[in-house]
This record gives sequence, C-alpha cells and structure tokens, in this order.
Amino acid sequence: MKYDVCIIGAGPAGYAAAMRALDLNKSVILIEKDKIGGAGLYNGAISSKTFWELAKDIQTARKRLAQYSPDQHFSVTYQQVLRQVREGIANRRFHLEGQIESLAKQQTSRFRYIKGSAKLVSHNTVEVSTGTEEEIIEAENVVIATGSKPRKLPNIPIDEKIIVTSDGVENFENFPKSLVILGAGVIGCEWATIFSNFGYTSVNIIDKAERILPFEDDDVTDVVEANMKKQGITVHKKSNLLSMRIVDGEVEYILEYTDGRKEMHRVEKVLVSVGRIPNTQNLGLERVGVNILANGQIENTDGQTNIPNIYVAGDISSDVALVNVAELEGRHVIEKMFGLSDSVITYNNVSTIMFVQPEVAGVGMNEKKALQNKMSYKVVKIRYDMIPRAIAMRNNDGFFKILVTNDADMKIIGMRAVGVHASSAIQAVALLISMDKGVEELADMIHPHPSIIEGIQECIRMLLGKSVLKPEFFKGMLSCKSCDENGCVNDIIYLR
Ligand SMILES: Cc1cc2nc3c(=O)[nH]c(=O)nc-3n(C[C@H](O)[C@H](O)[C@H](O)COP(=O)(O)OP(=O)(O)OC[C@H]3O[C@@H](n4cnc5c(N)ncnc54)[C@H](O)[C@@H]3O)c2cc1C
Ligand SMILES: NC(=O)c1ccc[n+]([C@@H]2O[C@H](COP(=O)([O-])OP(=O)(O)OC[C@H]3O[C@@H](n4cnc5c(N)ncnc54)[C@H](O)[C@@H]3O)[C@@H](O)[C@H]2O)c1
Repeated sequence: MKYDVCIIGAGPAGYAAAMRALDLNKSVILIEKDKIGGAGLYNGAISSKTFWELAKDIQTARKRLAQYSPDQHFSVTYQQVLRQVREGIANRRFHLEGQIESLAKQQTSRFRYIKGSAKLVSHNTVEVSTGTEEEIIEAENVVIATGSKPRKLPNIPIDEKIIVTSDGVENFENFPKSLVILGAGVIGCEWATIFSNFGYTSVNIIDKAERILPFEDDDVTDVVEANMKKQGITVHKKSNLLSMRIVDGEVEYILEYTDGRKEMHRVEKVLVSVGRIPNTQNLGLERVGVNILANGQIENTDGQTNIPNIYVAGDISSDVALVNVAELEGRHVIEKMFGLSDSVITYNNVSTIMFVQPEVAGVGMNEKKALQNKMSYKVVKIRYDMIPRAIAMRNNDGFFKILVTNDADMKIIGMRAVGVHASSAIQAVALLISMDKGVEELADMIHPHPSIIEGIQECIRMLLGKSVLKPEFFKGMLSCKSCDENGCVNDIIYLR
C-alpha cells in the first residue's frame, strides 16, 4: 500500500502531524525509534516541568514551616522525586500511547504505527529498521519530525552519569552536593532553579556570554539573576572553561576569568546545556538530495524542503525549539500538503514560559529584538508591588512590560511577564497580537479583583493616559516611555 503520508518521529511535531492527517481522512504511517512523545515528554518539557513544580513545592513548604514551626524539618530524597516525575509522565504516556493503540486497532487500513528507525531511500520510499527486520514503506509525502539532541563540546567527556546533558539528569542516584551547569540558557537556568529549590545542592552556573539568558531583555534577566544569587547560586559570566575531566568519580575543571585569573574547581556533577542540534544524521538526506544548511538545519520554506513532497516540522526545522511550535508546524505542513492552507506560519505571537524563579512568560518581541529591528515603540511597565493581588500574595517580585507600536494604533508587538501567574497573564495579550488588535480592547474590560491581570490593564491605561495610578508619581514602579529607531528613550507624561 502507498500511504498518503509517512511521518518520521512521534514527538510533539510528528504526533500532531499524524493526528491532523487522520482528521483529513488521509492514510498515515507513523514511525518512532524510541518513545512516543519524544522530548516533549521524556528528558524534556514535561519531565523537567514536573521536577520544577516539585522543587517549588518543597521550597514553599520549607519556607512556611520555618515561619510557623521553626523547630520542624522534613527531608526528601532524589529517588522520591524521580518516582513522582515518572508517575506524572506515565499519565501522559498513557494518553499518547493509548490513542495510537486504539487508532491502530480501529483503522487498520488507514493508520499504522511502527516502532523502528527510519531513513529515506528515495523521494517516496522510507526504510524502517526494527533491529531484527527491515521494511520498505511507500508514501506520497514524507514529514521529517526527528527533533533535536543536546549539543556536545569536543573537550568535555560527557558520560551521562557524572557529566550529563539534560538527557542524563535522571541518572543521578542522589541529589548531588555540588553541581556545575555549563550554559546559562533556558535549560541551564531552569535546572539551576530546580536543584537550588530542592535545597541539597550547591549550584554554580557558567556561561561564556555577558549575561544569563543572553537573548532576553536585561530587566528580565536582572530579576532572575538577583533571585539566583539570593538562592545561593553562583553565576560566572564571560567565563572560559579551559578544561574539564573526571577524576576519582568527581569532576575537576579549570575556569579562566576575564582578568586572566585561573582557578581549579572540583564538583560532584556537571550539567552541560549549551544548546541543541537537529537530528539529521542517518536519515538518508544526502542520498535523496534534501539540502542541509551550514548550521545543520534542513533548508525549508515554511516547512517544505527543496524536494517538494518532503516536509519538516518541529525542532529539526527551525531554531525555535518549543512544544507548541512543534505541534503548530506539524499540523501546518499537513494542511499545506493537502491544500488546506496557503498562508505561511508566523512566529510573532508564539508564547513561551521560562521556568526559573520567578517564572518568566513572553509573547512577541522583546525590547532587544525591537531595537535590533530598528523599530520605534512605546513601552509601559508596572512592578508587581503596584498590583493588589501580588500584594495579597506577599509575592511582589516581578513586573509586566508591554511594547506597542509608536503610533495612534498602538498595536501590541510584545510582552514580558516576570512573576507569579506570569504564564496565565500573557494569554490575553497573545490573543490581541494574533488578532492584530490595538490596546483599547483590554483597557475597558472588567477583570475580577484582585487579580494579577489587573496589572496588564493598568499598563494599557497608562498608554492611553487614563491609569488609576500615574507613572510620574511612582518612579521605578510604573513607567511609560517611547523609544525611537535609534534606541533613544523619553518618558511619556500625561499629567502636567
Ligand atoms: C530539558 C528540556 C526542557 C524543555 N522544556 C520545554 C518547555 O517547558 N516548553 C516547551 O515548549 N518546550 C520545551 N522544550 C523543548 C521541546 O521539548 C521540544 O521543542 C519538542 O519536544 C520538539 O518536538 P519535536 O517533535 O520536534 O522533537 P522531539 O520531541 O525531539 O521528537 C522527535 C522524535 O523523533 C524520533 N526520531 C528521531 N530520529 C528518528 C528516526 N530516524 N526514525 C524514527 N524516529 C526518530 C525521536 O526518538 C523522538 O521521539 C524542552 C526541551 C528540553 C530538552
Ligand atoms: N521553558 C521552555 O520553553 C524551554 C525549556 C528548556 C528548553 N527549551 C528549548 O530548548 C532550547 C535549547 O536550550 P539550551 O538552554 O540548551 O540552549 P540556549 O541556546 O537557550 O542556551 C545555551 C547557552 O549556552 C551558552 N554557551 C554556548 N556555548 C558555550 C560554551 N562553550 N561555554 C559556555 N557557555 C556556552 C550560550 O551563551 C547560551 O547562554 C531552547 O532554545 C528552548 O527553545 C525551552
């Protein structure tokens, strides 16, 4: 049988693509070499977020206990944490695998799942190896959704036991007493937060860049870094790792500082988180003539490769590596393939959350990006101290920042939320960006009180010159500014 579409990889991108193709009554074969769910579930999004939630619970419980019963203490082991992480994953795994099993039973002629490793042999044929057998699959179209893997550095002996990547964190037997994290991007900062919140590990984080989370705005990273320091995490920026080796079951490394000073350190474990690279190896891409770019990514236009019936989706296809984007791309390439969509995916309203402390949520552009693009914009900001709900929660560490076009329309171009409930707060703004709307819609809505989202409303009202509290009287807490194409900033003053 010749399938309408063969999908290689059953992570978020491949799984979503398969389901969308079935919605359209197409015949589908889905091939996965390891586990259904990919990094969306294992050693990735859901597993790390379960760790993050558990660590946050432990930290909060300890704080409350210290407040009300300072003589009581409790402890937790890494194995207990791992058990809970695996229980959480098992639930989601049950949904994803259960659905595949049911579909395979119900629609034997239209859907097939194979556990095996796939590679292209021609534009329309894929070879699947299950380890014991090889099978040739024929398909009109192919979607490559093989995801990404941790980038490794040549001088670092990663063994996934003592020196690990995010794939090996679950191999630790106990909480390490000391952990060095190489790379202060999203993965590094999230794991630094997790291990320090559990409270058993002394965490150091090293990056060659000048700032942690180097792609984010400085006011955002200032809050995150200040919290890291409060938590006892040591941050080494602009640091050069000269060498790293395993000695007697521990790790010795030499750091060179900006002033030329060199220091040798010894730690129990190391996590290397210096980015991810696309899984393009052993896919037969060169043989069938799919173009690969110098950065290792597959050349594609809106998901379609230079071979018209071969598509890509998810981490393999672009440098935006997120579950929501992978699913979006998976569905999009199917709709495009079968003529349901002639629009191109836009990434300007993709929402993200960084699970650090406090959580950081974003949608659209930040100021760094707007300045890089030489845009003129207005930017309005409110600190959590000014939001009644944050005051009630006694958790006023953070802010909202909204960027709009510097014209009468004031179209929203981006937002950053740093603090409790940040992730839920950005949704309204994400919707306005996707609808290409200005800010007025949000100004006159009636929000429940007290709620964090009232802070966003107050920002919008500041832009319209009708806020309850005026920025000119709360310097450092509220601000409303305009910024021209050259980065020149001026306060906007309404009340004179
Ligand atoms: C530690 C960590 C935390 C993360 N946290 C978040 C988060 O909080 N939020 C978020 O949005 N994103 C997060 N991400 C990113 C997210 O996990 C990825 O963007 C997403 O999983 C990409 O989906 P994908 O389907 O493209 O690839 P993957 O999830 O990598 O899936 C690809 C699948 O293809 C299979 N495969 C590979 N080669 C073959 C082959 N030859 N034959 C058959 N099968 C093959 C693989 O086994 C895998 O199952 C995180 C990632 C990591 C590593
Ligand atoms: N919450 C989320 O949405 C979430 C969570 C985790 C991962 N992710 C996705 O996974 C992707 C990969 O994450 P990541 O943290 O590995 O990559 P990243 O690109 O975010 O960060 C890599 C960091 O490593 C540093 N670095 C690179 N080479 C180095 C070297 N030789 N020495 C020291 N530092 C070095 C960089 O300066 C950078 O700060 C992210 O881009 C993101 O899309 C998302």
